[in-house]
Amino acid sequence: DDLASDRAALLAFRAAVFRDNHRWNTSDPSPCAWDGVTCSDNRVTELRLPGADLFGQIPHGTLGNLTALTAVSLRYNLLYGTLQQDFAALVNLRLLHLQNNRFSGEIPPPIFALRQLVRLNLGGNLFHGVIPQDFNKLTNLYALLLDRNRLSGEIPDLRYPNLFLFNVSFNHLNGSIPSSLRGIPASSFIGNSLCGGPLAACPGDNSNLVAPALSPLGYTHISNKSGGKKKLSAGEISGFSIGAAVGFLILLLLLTVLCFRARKEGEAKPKEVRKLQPEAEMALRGRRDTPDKKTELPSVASSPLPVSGGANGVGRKLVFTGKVQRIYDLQDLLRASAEVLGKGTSGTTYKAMLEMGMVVAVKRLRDVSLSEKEFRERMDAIGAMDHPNLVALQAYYYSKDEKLLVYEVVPNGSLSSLLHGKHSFPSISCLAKCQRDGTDGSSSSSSFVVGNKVSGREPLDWETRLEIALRSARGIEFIHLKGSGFSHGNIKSSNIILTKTYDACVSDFGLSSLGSVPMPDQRSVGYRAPEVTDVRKVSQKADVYSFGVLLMELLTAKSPTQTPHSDDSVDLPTWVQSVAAVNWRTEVFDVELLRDEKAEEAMMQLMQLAVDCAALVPNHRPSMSEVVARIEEIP
Ligand SMILES: Nc1ncnc2c1ncn2[C@@H]1O[C@H](COP(=O)(O)OP(=O)(O)OP(=O)(O)O)[C@@H](O)[C@H]1O
Repeated sequence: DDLASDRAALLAFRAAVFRDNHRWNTSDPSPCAWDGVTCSDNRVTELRLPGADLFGQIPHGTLGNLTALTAVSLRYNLLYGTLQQDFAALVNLRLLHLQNNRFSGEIPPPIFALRQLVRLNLGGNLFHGVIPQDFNKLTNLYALLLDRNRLSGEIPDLRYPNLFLFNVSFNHLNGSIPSSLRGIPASSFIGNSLCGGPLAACPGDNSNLVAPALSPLGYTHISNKSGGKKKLSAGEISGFSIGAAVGFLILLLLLTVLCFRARKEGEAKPKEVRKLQPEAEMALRGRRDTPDKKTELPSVASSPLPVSGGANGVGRKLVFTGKVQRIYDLQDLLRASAEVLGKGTSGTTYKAMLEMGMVVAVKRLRDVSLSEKEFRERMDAIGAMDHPNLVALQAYYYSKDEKLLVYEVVPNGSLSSLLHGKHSFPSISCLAKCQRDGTDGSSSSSSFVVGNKVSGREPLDWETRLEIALRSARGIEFIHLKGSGFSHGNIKSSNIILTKTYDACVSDFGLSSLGSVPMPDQRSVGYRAPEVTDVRKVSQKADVYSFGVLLMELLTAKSPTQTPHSDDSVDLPTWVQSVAAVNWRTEVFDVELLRDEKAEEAMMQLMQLAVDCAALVPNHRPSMSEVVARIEEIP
């Protein structure tokens, strides 16, 4: 299908570049001929080759006809020369990252034809000449980075409604910073002979604004939105610390009991492999023999899953969504053997092995209060969401008594099990104890810290974590860009599922508002934005908060899950900020990350973003597009 061929084409293109450590220099044949991916191939939508050891000039005709490209990232290579005129044909391009190469000459005019651009990074090259007024043609820009070049002259009056990242530091610029850019931090202008705005006043000018203060974590980022972030005072921070310490002591007791109980449960629960057939058959026949007990996991015995009575499902079919071909049908699902992957807020998920050899994930929904029409509309909309970082809904089944969703299976488990081990849901309330006795607070024995070693879980280095953060953010951004009414509603680490190569895919979007009553789920609480009182009323800003918590989880390897039945446990954002005030490095980050000293600054940048996302006031949180951009800027 189209999607498969699109991705195959892109992969082939990438494989061609990497094959035999292929070097892109001018004497090579044009990459257009490689592996059958032709110059005019309009299926490739993204070309991302950061640090791919490419050098030389980009030959004319190499990229210009790949007109479906929306993103080109060639950062950290050794490309030189300029961008050829054919670049102007990439009219769909939204992201262009060429930083840290050896491009030279004046800012290439073809760039100003790329009117869809939202992020442009030309930093760390050898561009010279003035910053052209033509930049004002790129009205959609919200990130413009020209730092570390040889640009000279004055900064023109640049007016962008959405700009939040701007940097011209370390060039040869002079003169006064235009009023339109005066809210931007001084660090974005240093290394020039500039004055005004956040820098020292120009001679005879008294109208300077005060430069923004450093954020609690020591980093700044640009926001032209009104209302700055609230900074914690020293008193507030020490208050947090004392509160956290008292909280820890109380929670320590609870945790010991919980850890003990959870370990016992973990030992007692056997793996379940069974046929899907009984319950699905019953759904088809409309049997009504057992009361609804769907909130319990099915037992290992071969008794059918209890299905509430109701309408007859005979004749109803699987409805395939999006671009997915009808390659199996309900009968195939009925014959499949299934294994329980887990039980969540909206239902139980099974991995179903079809007889034809295909494996799918089947989610059996409970408590759907939407009408059939509403349900179908919702599923059709979810099925139409087509992005490499979203778990694709392949098909759904609707009858009065049974609602099934069939997803592609993402094979490498969830981020939650990767960070915390399969059955462990450690509470941050365990942290005080854990850091003392050398465990990470996991309620299972699957993950623990001894000295500086983490054992019992997959190693997860900094690069992989950053990549997971970026790809998850892109998946969520895609949902948000569908419109202001679109949000995920349940972002947490068990809903980030990984492929064998650790590509992150976001699952379960759009399911939080299917039921008539909000589902209490302790595992979602730690991610929920403070303003959310009804989980069915989701918002994009609440998603951003949850994503901030997820980033903190990724960096600390602490679960945001609060201790059940405890009202005074400390949430992860509060803990991070309070402990950060005392000792950042050693107390906050996962010990596994601390081994990578080179990445420390980058880790701090990601943590700063996490803190910004978890701002208490929704309007102070960045948009997901800003989040993606800021992660992409992290070296
Ligand atoms: N398509 C899939 N491929 C592989 N694993 C999946 C897939 N969908 C879900 N899972 C895994 O199955 C388990 C149960 O998922 P499920 O969505 O039912 O619950 P949850 O994510 O824990 O909670 P919630 O329902 O609130 O999202 C989770 O560990 C999840 O990572």
